[in-house]
Amino acid sequence: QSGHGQVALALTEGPKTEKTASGEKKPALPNVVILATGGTIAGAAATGTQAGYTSGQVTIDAMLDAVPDAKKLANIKGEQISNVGSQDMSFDIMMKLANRINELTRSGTDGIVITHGTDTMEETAYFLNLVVKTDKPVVLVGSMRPSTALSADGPLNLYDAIAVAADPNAKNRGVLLVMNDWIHSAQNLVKVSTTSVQTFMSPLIGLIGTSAYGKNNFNRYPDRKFGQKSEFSIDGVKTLPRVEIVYGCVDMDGGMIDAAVKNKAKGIVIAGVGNGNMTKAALDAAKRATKKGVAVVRSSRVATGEVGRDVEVKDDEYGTIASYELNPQKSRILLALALLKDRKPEDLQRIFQEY
Ligand SMILES: NC(=O)CC[C@H](N)C(=O)O
Repeated sequence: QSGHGQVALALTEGPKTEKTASGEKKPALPNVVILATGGTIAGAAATGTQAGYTSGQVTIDAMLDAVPDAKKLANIKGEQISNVGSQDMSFDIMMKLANRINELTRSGTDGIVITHGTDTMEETAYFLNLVVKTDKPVVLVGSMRPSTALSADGPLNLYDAIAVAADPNAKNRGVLLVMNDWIHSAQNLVKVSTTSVQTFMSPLIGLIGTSAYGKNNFNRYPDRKFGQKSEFSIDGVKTLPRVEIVYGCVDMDGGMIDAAVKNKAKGIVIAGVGNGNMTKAALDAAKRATKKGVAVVRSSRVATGEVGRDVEVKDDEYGTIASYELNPQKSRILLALALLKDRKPEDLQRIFQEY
């Protein structure tokens, strides 16, 4: 086969087809793999109306039994990666997920769905966005009500997530999260409610699109680097560098920052007040940290808006890095991946402007 022939094939590639028993052609269903990790979507309680429940009780097969129509959207296979509440999600499980997604998307899988608890979905979504090397759809989904609740939200969320993972229009949009009709980008999503089914928002830039009973509408592509354009990789990586988050507040001293350095943190993210601000005492502690080669990123405890370089804090003087769009928990993920290599503050600042 000449290279030219392959280009022509790529340009004329239409939907895949398969022959039915009577010999006519019909579009072949996409192959979607569901990687289950636990969370409320797999949670169970003794009754339909009680607030208390246990995450990660239900297997992927039982979850799929609740959405029989999903079989019309895709050929679906399930794999259980873990079964934890996402408060117990770990870098180990995240790396296992990423490696498995890279393997599956290199072969015949057209899309991936990950069932996951919502508490730390921001972190897993953003991590995968940076280290998964595919343009195929990778979609996280969860629920706020356990599978046994009245009006459980898991089944429809799962149905919509499968519809997005099976949709070629979802390609090249980075890692996505589908819940409550909305399609979010890993870059922008934040969890905003401890209990409401409308817990995910994309306040800074807006939604990637919507999905209503599996009918998808896409509005935009992410504007930052991800996936195949990302410089980060976990090939051969066993552990990530220690990065701590220190929460900013009134009359803060530098004790927690000093403690993080003493505890061998390679990086510290400050959830600063306002535009990544902090007390003079905390800034002095930040300077002590950067002088020792510990990377210090200024993020914000405020829900929306960017943290810019040199706004009130003179970053050059303190050796600090501005997080721009990233909240503290996503900044920690980016910083941990960036610190897999030795980097100067200038390079880290570039990274926080590009990702
Ligand atoms: N709604 C949820 O998924 C949150 C519950 C649970 N703590 C989890 O993150 O797995």
